[in-house]
Amino acid sequence: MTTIVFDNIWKEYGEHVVLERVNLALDDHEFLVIIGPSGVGKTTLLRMLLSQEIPTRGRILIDGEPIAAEPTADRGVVFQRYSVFPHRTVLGNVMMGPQWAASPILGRLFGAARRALEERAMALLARVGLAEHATKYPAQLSGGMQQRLALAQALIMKPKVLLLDEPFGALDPGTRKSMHELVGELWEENRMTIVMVTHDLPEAFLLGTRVVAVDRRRTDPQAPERFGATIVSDFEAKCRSVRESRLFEAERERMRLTLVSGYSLPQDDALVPALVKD
Ligand SMILES: Nc1ncnc2c1ncn2[C@@H]1O[C@H](COP(=O)(O)OP(=O)(O)OP(=O)(O)O)[C@@H](O)[C@H]1O
Repeated sequence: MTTIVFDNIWKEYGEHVVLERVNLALDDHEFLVIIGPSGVGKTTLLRMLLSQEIPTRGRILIDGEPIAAEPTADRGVVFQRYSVFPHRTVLGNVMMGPQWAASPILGRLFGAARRALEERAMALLARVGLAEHATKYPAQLSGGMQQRLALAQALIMKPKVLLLDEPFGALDPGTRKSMHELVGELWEENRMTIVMVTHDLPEAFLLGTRVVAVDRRRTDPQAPERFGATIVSDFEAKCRSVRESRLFEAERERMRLTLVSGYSLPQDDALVPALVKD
């Protein structure tokens, strides 16, 4: 279970008010998407959720408790620019986080512990479609494959909250579509909460269970840095209707396949998320 609360959050850098009065309560297993103009403070919101920035005012609560002061393994992140380590193999990249967590001085595990971790990392690489590239180095991978690796790297730490900062921004449309499917499926399978920043509106409504727009409500032409941005629209109901219509489409497809194949397909269970993504 993971709930997140932004309770009257402000973020200022000196005289520059970036965010003001941000209030938001997220339910467990939400997929929140943050949209808004460039420079408005979207990444700053993510960085506060990672404890890389501290709010100037207000509180962030995770599961009712004040957020940890330092970044912790239960909050993973994937950035637009690949955050993988170039001098490590694909498998080495995925194993690195758990190795440092278990062995902070050497950053290495040995024997059975290492084999168990390797098995888990290989299973995850298979899940993101990179098993046969395990011994390659990141430079030998395409952009989409590097983002799959970055996802595996984050997921091996079993985060309760996964933060995605424009993770598909640098990908071509075909690769982006397959990443949407993968992220949607991983979100369902891992029951985590995802908070994603994007500039792509269709992507926001395709993936989000909730989409919030961040912008300035007021501006002072004489002092543009005087007022900060806040949540100006919350499209929770719209997301629900989009998802419900996709579920309706999935159900219609299920009926069609049943008629065509002559077999009865399972009801609204594991099959539906796969169909919903189409
Ligand atoms: N460490 C910092 N010191 C001073 N100002 C900062 C710092 N970090 C961010 N800012 C300012 O905060 C504002 C919001 O930046 P942020 O990166 O959160 O915007 P964004 O909405 O994510 O932008 P984009 O969509 O272009 O990525 C910007 O004006 C930026 O210059």
